[in-house]
Amino acid sequence: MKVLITGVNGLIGNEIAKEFFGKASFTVGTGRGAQRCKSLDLYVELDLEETSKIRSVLDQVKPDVIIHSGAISQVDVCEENKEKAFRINVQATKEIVSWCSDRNKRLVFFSSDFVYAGKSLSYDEQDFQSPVNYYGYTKMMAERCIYENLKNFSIIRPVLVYGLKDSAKRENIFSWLRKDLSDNKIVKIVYDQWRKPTYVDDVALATASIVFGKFTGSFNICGPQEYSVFGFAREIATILDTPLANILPVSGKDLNQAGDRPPITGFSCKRAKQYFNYNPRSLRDVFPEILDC
Ligand SMILES: NC(=O)C1=CN([C@@H]2O[C@H](COP(=O)(O)OP(=O)(O)OC[C@H]3O[C@@H](n4cnc5c(N)ncnc54)[C@H](OP(=O)(O)O)[C@@H]3O)[C@@H](O)[C@H]2O)C=CC1
Ligand SMILES: Cc1cn([C@H]2C[C@H](O)[C@@H](COP(=O)(O)OP(=O)(O)O[C@H]3O[C@@H](C)C(=O)[C@@H](O)[C@H]3O)O2)c(=O)[nH]c1=O
Repeated sequence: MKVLITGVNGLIGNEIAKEFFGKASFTVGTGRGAQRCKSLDLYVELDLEETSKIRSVLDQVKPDVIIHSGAISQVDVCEENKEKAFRINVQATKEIVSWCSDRNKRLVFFSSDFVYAGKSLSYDEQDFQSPVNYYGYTKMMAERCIYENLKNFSIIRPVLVYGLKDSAKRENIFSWLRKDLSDNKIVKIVYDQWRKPTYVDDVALATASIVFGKFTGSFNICGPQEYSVFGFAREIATILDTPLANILPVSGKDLNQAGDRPPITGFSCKRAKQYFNYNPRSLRDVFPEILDC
């Protein structure tokens, strides 16, 4: 099976490449600019904003499965650059969907918990979508295009993914907190947003189970433990043995972020557990391996 992973230099894409490299018969990654992910048989530069080039790259590579992780994942960037965000997060996905539909190829798409309004820690896959920011809207629009045009697809919605910043440019809550707390800096962390943070390796493992198991439809996946983000930061500080006093509680409004955040998001992961025995690890379970690197 030839797998093509878009956004392969990013946090999730890079981890997925590590999972597939050597297991798939051929693992291809695409990204913007130079290759940073090392676990690939082939890297092809592909700027998703140049939507007219997408089909020719896919015709050249001829993948059996496309794992579409590439997107503007910064919520505030999407809020402040709506046209660019639509082009990359929706229009590019439409091009990929059309290519998959013409050739009956399989698509695995990364959506987000941010398609939901943010009132529950146990959203299931059929729950009503009502995004509170433009990033979430682009994910909902991309999902709609997939549902309307494909049968052979899987949609994966993770929550607040964290892990070591291997090749990713974008920080994640663990990477920047570990750095700032270890540098004894004061950080302001929201006490009014609740999440079930997801370890990036568990996202990669779930993706492999879905692809190799040929499971279709949507899968809400997240970590096993619910936290206020403030509580999650305090757990990281406790394990790092850095001063808890360096973490100041603030409200989401105090962060003055361009995009609203859904207050409470999380999943029961019932479908993922049923289909491929999804068994995510907690922060404490994974800390030794994260710290080791
Ligand atoms: N992280 C999280 O908490 C969650 C992420 N997701 C989704 O999962 C996917 C992966 O997220 P994550 O790995 O965390 O995010 P990253 O930002 O780390 O990775 C996204 C990748 O997409 C690439 N990209 C952005 N714009 C373009 C473009 N125009 N052309 C080509 N590539 C582009 C980025 O390139 P570059 O490396 O050059 O910046 C980056 O490598 C995204 O679709 C995101 O929306 C869903 C839920 C939670
Ligand atoms: C930068 C910052 C963030 N936070 C909180 C806000 C939020 O709850 C959490 C993460 O903030 P960020 O702005 O990094 O990420 P945010 O955009 O909130 O996270 C989202 O990313 C996209 C890709 C998704 O799809 C979502 O699932 C989710 O993970 O940390 C603070 O409390 N203090 C800070 O200084």
